[in-house]
Amino acid sequence: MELWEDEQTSVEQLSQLVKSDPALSGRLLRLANSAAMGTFSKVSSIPAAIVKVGMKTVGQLAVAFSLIDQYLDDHCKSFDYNKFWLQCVLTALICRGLGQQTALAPPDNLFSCALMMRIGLLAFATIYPDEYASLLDSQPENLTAAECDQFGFDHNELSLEMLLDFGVAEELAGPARFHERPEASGFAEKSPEYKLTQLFHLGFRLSDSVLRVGAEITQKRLTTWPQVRRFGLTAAQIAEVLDESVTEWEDWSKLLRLPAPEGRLPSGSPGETPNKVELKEPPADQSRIVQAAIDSALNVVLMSRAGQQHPLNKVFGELNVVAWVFQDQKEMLRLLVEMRPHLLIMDDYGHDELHAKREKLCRLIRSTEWGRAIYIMALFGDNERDRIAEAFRAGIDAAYMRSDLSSQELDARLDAVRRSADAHLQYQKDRVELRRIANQLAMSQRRAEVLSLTDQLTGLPNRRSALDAMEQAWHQEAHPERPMSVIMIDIDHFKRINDTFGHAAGDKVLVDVATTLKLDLGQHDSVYRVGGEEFLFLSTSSTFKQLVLNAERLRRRVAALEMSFEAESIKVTISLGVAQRSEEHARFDMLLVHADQALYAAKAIGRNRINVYRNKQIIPLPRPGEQAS
Ligand SMILES: Nc1nc2c(ncn2[C@@H]2O[C@H](COP(=O)(O)OP(=O)(O)OP(=O)(O)O)[C@@H](O)[C@H]2O)c(=O)[nH]1
Repeated sequence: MELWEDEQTSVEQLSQLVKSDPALSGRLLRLANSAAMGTFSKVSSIPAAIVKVGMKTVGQLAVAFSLIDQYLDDHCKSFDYNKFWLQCVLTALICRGLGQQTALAPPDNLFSCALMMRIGLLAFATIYPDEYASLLDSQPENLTAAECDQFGFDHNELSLEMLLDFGVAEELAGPARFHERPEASGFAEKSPEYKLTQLFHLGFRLSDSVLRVGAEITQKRLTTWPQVRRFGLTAAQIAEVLDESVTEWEDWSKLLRLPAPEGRLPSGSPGETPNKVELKEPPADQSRIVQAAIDSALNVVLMSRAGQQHPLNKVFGELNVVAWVFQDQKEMLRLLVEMRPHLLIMDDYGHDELHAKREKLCRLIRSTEWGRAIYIMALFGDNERDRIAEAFRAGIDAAYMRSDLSSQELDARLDAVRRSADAHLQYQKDRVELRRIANQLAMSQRRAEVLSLTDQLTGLPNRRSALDAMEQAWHQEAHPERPMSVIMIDIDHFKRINDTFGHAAGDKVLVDVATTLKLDLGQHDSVYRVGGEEFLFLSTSSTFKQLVLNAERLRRRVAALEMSFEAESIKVTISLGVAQRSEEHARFDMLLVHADQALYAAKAIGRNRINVYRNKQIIPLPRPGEQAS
């Protein structure tokens, strides 16, 4: 707020402040990328977002949201909010540092994406405080699996949705989604996405180790980390990034007012004793004032040139009300945000030299969400009467002539302030509850959507999802040699499996086959369960040769599967029909029809085979070792 008010504040200073809050950063990016902001080009960095949105709006957004969020945290008893924020900031700083060393993406964009890439955790804790607390208390071995069971999706999926919603570019958000388990990403090794996933993963692992009590990250130790070896920088370079990031982190933690965690820094050279991370608390006097303000029943801030000597201060003492008296407007402003007093008394409101400043301050307070809750009284000297109307327009609630004030009257006025404060508190509570309910509804709806698009047995996306994906891919421009293609896959003689081993065994076979089909999926490939024992492999960027090789790989893998059910060993094979988009396909469903025709021809000639639809012909592919017909 202070930065915002200061006309000298630079975009850089403001972006430093905004970056300290993942939720605010997200909102700012969303605003910058919203339709209301016009242009089509997306912004992914905080400084660019500030320039686009304008410093004034950012200031309002910052103050309003940071305070609203105060109401929303702390609900989930088992969620460590401090650790969450600390880790978000440290990860973001490390990722930015790694970005500076590698030029994989603009460092500021890496910062904002990494800052928010775990925001799904916060969303779960905020929207399902009790359910999520029980889930965390049960200490599940696999948190993401437990989240999926309970909510239908996990925090990484949720973070991805939120990042995309905030307008973070998919090229960054996609890799960030796999920062916990890069091996699950399926990105081709050496691809830019793969490298970014490794960067986010390394940032996350490093911050995690720093935050873990007693974790010592020496440069020597870093050389043993597989993530470090894989990343392509030397351990010394990474130790340097980490060192700088942790130092900067101390400044960030001051902005966030977070308590210092127990942690350790990397040392500059092998064998050195690592430094201790020391995060400084806010100055003692400041935290004391804020705490006292929170504890007090009615918080009053009095701003006056007279300072402690102001006659009202004595009256407040008699009325047993704690009042904080400030002479300096800037100093008062700094604490106002944290104290959120019920009553602000601005003395000397009509004073010739002060009145423009008082008015500006009043408008500033009123433009924020929290500032609307403060009851503002303005005191005027007898010759300042003509400024009262303007003061009301700027947002004051009551005006008094200084000469009229008596302690009885002030006492009665304080009752009015109390009533107004109570009403506002109730309004805030209701509003927070409404937001929670609205968020819960949105999440339930999203969960229902996810469920309706997922096959419950195998966890694969279902037929509806396949059709959606095909339709979307159909309208995207593709590389002329890598058009969209499909492989229809059907388990051979599946009915026999059910009949011989029972339905449960059949289910297990379906799950095992699905798992096999999902293995090593390329970045542009996906697999769906589209019928009982039918699957669809969709590729949006394969050459014809790659497609056929993929089909053969799938056929071979399934045939080699060693499955067992209650001590019975089960073997299955699949038949496959391949079709690639060409000029003869006017609609995407025609591609499916052709793949289906090829599949059924493969069944007809003996199963465990691949047939290809090409140029209006169905061509059987020989199995390795067979002669082409
Ligand atoms: N266990 C189990 N069986 C299913 C499921 N969905 C469909 N099925 C069974 O899958 C079988 C499909 O049989 P068919 O369509 O006759 O085909 P098939 O036996 O695989 O023979 P071909 O396709 O000609 O090789 C039916 O018996 C269905 O009951 C399921 O979710 N679980």
